[in-house]
Parts: sequence; structure tokens; C-alpha cells
Amino acid sequence: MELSVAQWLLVVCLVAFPLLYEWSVSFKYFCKMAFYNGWILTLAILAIPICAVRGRNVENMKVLQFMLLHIKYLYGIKIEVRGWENFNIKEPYVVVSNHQSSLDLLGMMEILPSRCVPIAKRELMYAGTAGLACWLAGVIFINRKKTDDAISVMTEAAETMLKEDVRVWVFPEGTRNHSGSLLPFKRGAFHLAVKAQVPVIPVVMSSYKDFYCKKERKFTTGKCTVRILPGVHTKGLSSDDVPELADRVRGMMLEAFSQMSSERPGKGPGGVH
Ligand SMILES: CCCCC/C=C\C/C=C\CCCCCCCC(=O)SCCNC(=O)CCNC(=O)[C@H](O)C(C)(C)COP(=O)(O)OP(=O)(O)OC[C@H]1O[C@@H](n2cnc3c(N)ncnc32)[C@H](O)[C@@H]1OP(=O)(O)O
Ligand SMILES: CCCCCCCC/C=C\CCCCCCCC(=O)OC[C@@H](O)COP(=O)(O)O
Repeated sequence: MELSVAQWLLVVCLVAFPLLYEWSVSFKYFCKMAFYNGWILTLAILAIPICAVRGRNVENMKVLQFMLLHIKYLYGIKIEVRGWENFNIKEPYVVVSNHQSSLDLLGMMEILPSRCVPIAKRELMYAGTAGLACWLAGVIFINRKKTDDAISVMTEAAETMLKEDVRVWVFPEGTRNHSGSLLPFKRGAFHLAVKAQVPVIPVVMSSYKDFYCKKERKFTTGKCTVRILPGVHTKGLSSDDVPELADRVRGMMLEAFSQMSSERPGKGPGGVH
């Protein structure tokens, strides 16, 4: 039996793909990232009609959360959560967390409180099906290039939080940061909490360095610890107190982040061995 050129090409691809996948760390990284984004875009196709029944509604975030929770198993990422009790607050609050990569979505979905929506850059709204799913789930989009616009969206969010009993999740670094520390914090999240007079709850995700590194094109299986820290109250604070509040919360998060980094496998006593 003779094979056509197309059939030969298919055979070569079928043989080459698994070999390349196993031999090349970079190829594996690109495949895993491409599948991550592609799978989310595909899941969004399923989520859109379900969410559309309610229209734009924060309750739709539960649908996205439910549909995204399995991804950690596909990628062999174990997520350990500490400090659940710090979410036991009935009133609205602002969650602030570090932002290493788009993989943060996994840690976020693991602990996302009910009626909690993230603040995201406006560009995400145009990310095809994922953007539409985010819009339907009430994600708050801000234009980072127009500070005044972003501030007015966040001011409106402070009113919505109280009127509609909504919690908000902000990445105060304002961009992804995989440097092994925390960038200086933008102050929007803290103005938001002070305006609404609600607590700030810091969340720290441990470094992904052991299993993920964009620079080295490394993406293996691994473990991430997510720590929910005690809430910081803002009752009685005014906008003058925002810089001190932001510094204090960043200090708490940096301390937790450093502590968790020293607990990494093989990194000294008390670590996970
Ligand atoms: C099943 C299928 C699923 C498919 C869907 C897939 C996924 C789904 C689900 C959910 C996923 C969503 C995940 C989204 C993650 C996205 C993460 C991001 O996009 S991170 C980037 C965007 N976020 C941020 O930028 C937040 C942090 N930024 C800020 O808070 C900023 O402060 C700012 C408001 C944007 C303004 O920033 P800018 O750089 O322009 O300036 P400054 O921060 O220096 O502030 C200038 C000045 O203004 C004062 N300020 C800031 N905010 C306020 C305010 N609200 N009120 C009053 N004043 C404010 C600030 O204090 C500065 O003044 P001063 O220097 O005097 O202190
Ligand atoms: C038809 C259009 C097709 C568009 C394809 C877009 C591909 C995107 C696919 C899936 C979306 C995955 C959703 C992941 C959500 C995580 C968002 C994220 O982490 O955004 C980064 C943002 O916080 C900061 O951005 P920068 O670090 O400043 O940059």
C-alpha cells in the first residue's frame, strides 16, 4: 500500500509530536500554554449560553468557576489553601492578590468567594469567547491607559458593592509579575475599600518557580499554596490614609510570600519534602 504525501506528513507529525513534546522543554511549554488558552476559549463557548440566560450577572461567576476548576487536574497542579476562616465575613470586601501569570486563574477559582468579581484590564473583554463570558459574569473592566476613566469605574464599583452586596478581587500590582517578589502596589483597590468602608483581604499565591517559568519556557507539574490572610479593616479611614494602608497590606503580603518561598520543596527546614 502506497501512502500519499498528505498521509506521509500525518505519520511524520504523529511520530514527531510526542517525541518533541517529551524531548523539548520549550515545545512542551508552548503546547501547554496553547492548550490552556484554547481550552478556556472552548469552555467559554459552553458557558456563554448558560450565562446568557441570566444576562450580565455576578452569579454567573459560579458557572465559570465550576467550569474552570478541573484544569488544575489536567495540568497536575496541586493547590493547597490556608486561612479559609479569613473569608468568613458576611459583608462585602475587597480581595487583593499577587499576579504572577494567567495561571493565577486556577488559584483564584479555587477560593473565589460567592458574589465576587475580578477587576480586569479592558483588553480581556476583546479576548473572543472568554471576553464575552467574563462580561456576562460581571467582570469589571478598566482602561489602564486612562486613569480618570479607571478611577470612575472603580468609584462606581464601590457603590455597587454596597448596593448589590458584591465583593471585588483586584490585582494591585496592575500587571503580571514573575520576578519572585511583589511590584509596588497601585492604589485603586485601597481607594475602593476606603470609599466603601469595607475590609481588604490579602491573598498570596506562592511562587510558581518550581513548575512554571515563562523566561525558561518551563511548565511541569507542581504545587502552589494559596494563603488567605486576615482582613484589614478600613472603617473610619479616609483617602489620606490610602498610601499607608496600601504599604501595610503590601508588607503583610510580601512577608507571607517570602515565608512561603522558603517553604518550597528542598528549601530548608519546615519545607514540604
Ligand atoms: C468557562 C470559561 C471561562 C472563560 C473566561 C475566563 C476567565 C474567567 C473568569 C474571570 C477571570 C478574570 C481574571 C482577570 C484577571 C485580570 C487581571 C488584570 O487584568 S490585572 C490589570 C488590571 N488591574 C489593575 O490595574 C488593578 C490595579 N490598578 C489600579 O488600581 C490603578 O490605581 C488604576 C485605578 C488603574 C490607575 O492606575 P494608574 O497607573 O493610572 O495610576 P496610579 O495607580 O498611580 O494612580 C494615580 C493616582 O490616582 C489615585 N487613585 C487611584 N485609584 C483611585 C480611586 N479609585 N479613587 C481615587 N483616587 C485614585 C492614586 O492614589 C494616585 O494618586 P496619588 O499618587 O496621589 O496617590
Ligand atoms: C478572536 C479573538 C481571540 C483572542 C484570543 C485571546 C486568547 C486569550 C485566551 C484565553 C483567555 C484566558 C483568560 C485568562 C485570564 C487571565 C488574564 C490575565 O492574566 O491577564 C493578564 C492581565 O492581568 C495583566 O496583563 P499584563 O501582564 O499587563 O499584560
